[in-house]
Amino acid sequence: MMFFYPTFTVTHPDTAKILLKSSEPKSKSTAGIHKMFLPWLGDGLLISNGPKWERNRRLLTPAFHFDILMPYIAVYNKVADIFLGKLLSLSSLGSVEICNPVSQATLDTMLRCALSYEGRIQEKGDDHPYVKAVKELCHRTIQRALKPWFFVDFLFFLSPEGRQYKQLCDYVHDFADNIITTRKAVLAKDPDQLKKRRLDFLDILLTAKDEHGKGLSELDIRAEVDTFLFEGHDTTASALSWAIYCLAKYPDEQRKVYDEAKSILNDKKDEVMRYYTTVPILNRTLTKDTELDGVIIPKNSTVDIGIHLLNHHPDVWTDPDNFKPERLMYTDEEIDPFRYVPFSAGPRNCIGQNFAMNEMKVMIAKLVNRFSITLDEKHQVVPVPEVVMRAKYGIKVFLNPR
Ligand code: HEM
Repeated sequence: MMFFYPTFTVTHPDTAKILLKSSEPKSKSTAGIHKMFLPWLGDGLLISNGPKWERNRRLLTPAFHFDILMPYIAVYNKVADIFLGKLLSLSSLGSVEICNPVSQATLDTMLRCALSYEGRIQEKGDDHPYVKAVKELCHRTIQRALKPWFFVDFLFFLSPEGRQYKQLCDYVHDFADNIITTRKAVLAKDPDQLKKRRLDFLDILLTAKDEHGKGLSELDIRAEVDTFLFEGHDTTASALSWAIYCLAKYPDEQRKVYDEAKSILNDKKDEVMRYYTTVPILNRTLTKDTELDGVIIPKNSTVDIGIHLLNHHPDVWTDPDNFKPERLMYTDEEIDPFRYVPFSAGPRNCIGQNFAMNEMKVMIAKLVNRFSITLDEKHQVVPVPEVVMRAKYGIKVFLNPR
């Protein structure tokens, strides 16, 4: 029981598959976690359901077409060069906390690629207020979900916690509005920028029209920008930070990555995202009584899909609690897409999967090429499964220029 609200959790991939393949909606009931994200992310692609989600998923899928993603490689490289330059100056001072600089780099990439916006986040000091606000908003959303008296919006927004939450939302919304206004002004001056074969993310949103010639509302556009700004940088930052941690912790694996980066990057799956599942838990609301594992779960129940647990399930993985990249890297066996699910699976899977994988490959390849990474044994690394997998006290490593 989640207080008065029954919630079920599934952890076996065969059971999770029933939900992931279905079009059961994201839960927006009183205790539903998605409802608590609404004041921040709005009804964007991550949270919306039904015809609105279908329309926007159809609209935005072309923004992740191969032709759009390829030129982004140049951006990933530029961002990675600035990132490495920063790490080089920090590395001379001792071990380096990497979660923060990684988040700044992935936000820079997201802004430049999808939003045609030069945020220069990495150049603007160490603690960018947007990165900080996103971390706070994630943490506060989870805290709210643990306090049933705050499920009601009215009571939550009267409390000091609710008021601070609102201030953070106002800040991130202003940040998004500023990006949208800047792009609109550029397009008004130079409409030829829209004469491309394929439009990217923000330009699709700004120019989309329905069958009656009506564009998306300002609020709908902002909800998508807020959603992609968050989903598009915080997730990748978590995955990359844990990848750097694992490189430092498992030097033999680092050597293999280094050798591979020196030759050619391949397209195999990533053990880090199984071991430290980036988005540890998803959920759905049942619109009908549904049989899961021989148990009838009643309609309107919330079912959590524990993808971190699923990625560690002993029915699927031998020795699941050991870090063994070879299980994914050096096998030609097809892995059932519902058994290895860091990007989820089924109709609501991650739209930015290829974007994120390309970005991470460039960052990791450049990083291991420039530095050998070792663990700061004195620093305690504690995984915390929040909205994304975080490290409670950050992650610290020594970066030794090669
Ligand atoms: C390592 C990086 C990433 C991971 C592990 C990840 C993981 C996921 C997962 C598990 C979901 C399913 C959420 C659910 O069912 O509630 C999801 C959805 C989504 N992701 Fe990602 N993601 C990553 C990067 C990105 C990037 C770079 C973008 C954008 C450029 C993005 C945009 C989205 C959006 C918009 C959705 C909602 C899709 C829908 O419901 O139609 N993600 N992601």
